Amino acid sequence: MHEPDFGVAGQTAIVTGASQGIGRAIAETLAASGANVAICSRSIDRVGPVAEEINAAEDAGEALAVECNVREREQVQDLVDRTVEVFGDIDALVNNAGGEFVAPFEDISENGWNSIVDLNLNSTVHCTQLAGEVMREGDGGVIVNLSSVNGQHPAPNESHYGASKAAIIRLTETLAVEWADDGIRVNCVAPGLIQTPGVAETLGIRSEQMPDREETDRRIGHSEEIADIVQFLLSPAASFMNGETVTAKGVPRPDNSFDVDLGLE
Ligand SMILES: CCCCCCCCCCC/C=C/C(=O)SCCNC(=O)CCNC(=O)[C@H](O)C(C)(C)COP(=O)(O)OP(=O)(O)OC[C@H]1O[C@@H](n2cnc3c(N)ncnc32)[C@H](O)[C@@H]1OP(=O)(O)O
Ligand SMILES: NC(=O)C1=CN([C@@H]2O[C@H](COP(=O)(O)OP(=O)(O)OC[C@H]3O[C@@H](n4cnc5c(N)ncnc54)[C@H](OP(=O)(O)O)[C@@H]3O)[C@@H](O)[C@H]2O)C=CC1
Repeated sequence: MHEPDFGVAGQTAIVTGASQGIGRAIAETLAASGANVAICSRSIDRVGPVAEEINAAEDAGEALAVECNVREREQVQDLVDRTVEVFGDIDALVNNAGGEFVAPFEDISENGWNSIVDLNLNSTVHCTQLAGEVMREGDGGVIVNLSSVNGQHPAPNESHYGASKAAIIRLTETLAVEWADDGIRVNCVAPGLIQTPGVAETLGIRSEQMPDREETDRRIGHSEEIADIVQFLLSPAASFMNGETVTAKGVPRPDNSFDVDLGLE
């Protein structure tokens, strides 16, 4: 009888942007399943406690916290070097760090546009090239990129974000082809609206407005629901998936409304 293998135990995974939100849930999920995780954010004061919590858990993998702004290539190189130094190799990379501000296209300055493309797309390039080098020189690996439904469909006031997230999908597809012979799979997740501190800050959605996980069918998603998909994509169960984008957006209404007041204008 065939038993599916959804496990990641023993893998070493880099997860960027893991001090909160989806990245934190991914790191905690992978570690709880026995993976060692190298996690980063721009502040060791914010990502350090996440590593401490993981390291305090029994039967979990180990965590290494690194202060790293993924927009800075030299800092990404340091993250990669420290991961190899501590854990010996890199099996998986989750390009999660990302963000946006909401503004009409005509109001986005050159610097504003570049900051979002830098944060979402160029950071993914830095991490993928530098961690990918280790994977290609070794036994290969698995990469999961965080796109967004806004990279698949247009949304007003998100031109910079949508363009950067659409580019991540095409980068995923291209690398899946280019690096297939190096034993590297590259896939993507495109979440719909997920309850995170970043969304609260950007869209003004307060956590107390959110329904519980199973309260409604037209709800906002939870970070753990994205983390579960990432673990699947990293696991042997997804061994025949390469260059794909998995969309996770629940059951949206035609007008994109939810069973919660988003408190937006
Ligand atoms: C509503 C219902 C919809 C339902 C459909 C669901 C679809 C799913 C939608 C999912 C959307 C979620 C997306 C996410 O990514 S969630 C994670 C969000 N987290 C964050 O975005 C973090 C919060 N944001 C930030 O930390 C920063 O804004 C950011 C990192 C994005 C930029 O930081 P940076 O340090 O680079 O920025 P600066 O402050 O130095 O500014 C750089 C230039 O950008 C200009 N700027 C900044 N904010 C704005 C703004 N609000 N409007 C216009 N321009 C802005 C800033 O002025 C600088 O440019 P100049 O130098 O020219 O002034
Ligand atoms: N939440 C949502 O509805 C959706 C989110 N996504 C994508 O999922 C990913 C995670 O989103 P979410 O959890 O909501 O975001 P949050 O804003 O809640 O968290 C972002 C994380 O990234 C870190 N981070 C931000 N900038 C950098 C940087 N330059 N270098 C390193 N780390 C950084 C932050 O840590 P610190 O501040 O400590 O540096 C934080 O840990 C993003 O790519 C986002 O675009 C996609 C679709 C929907």
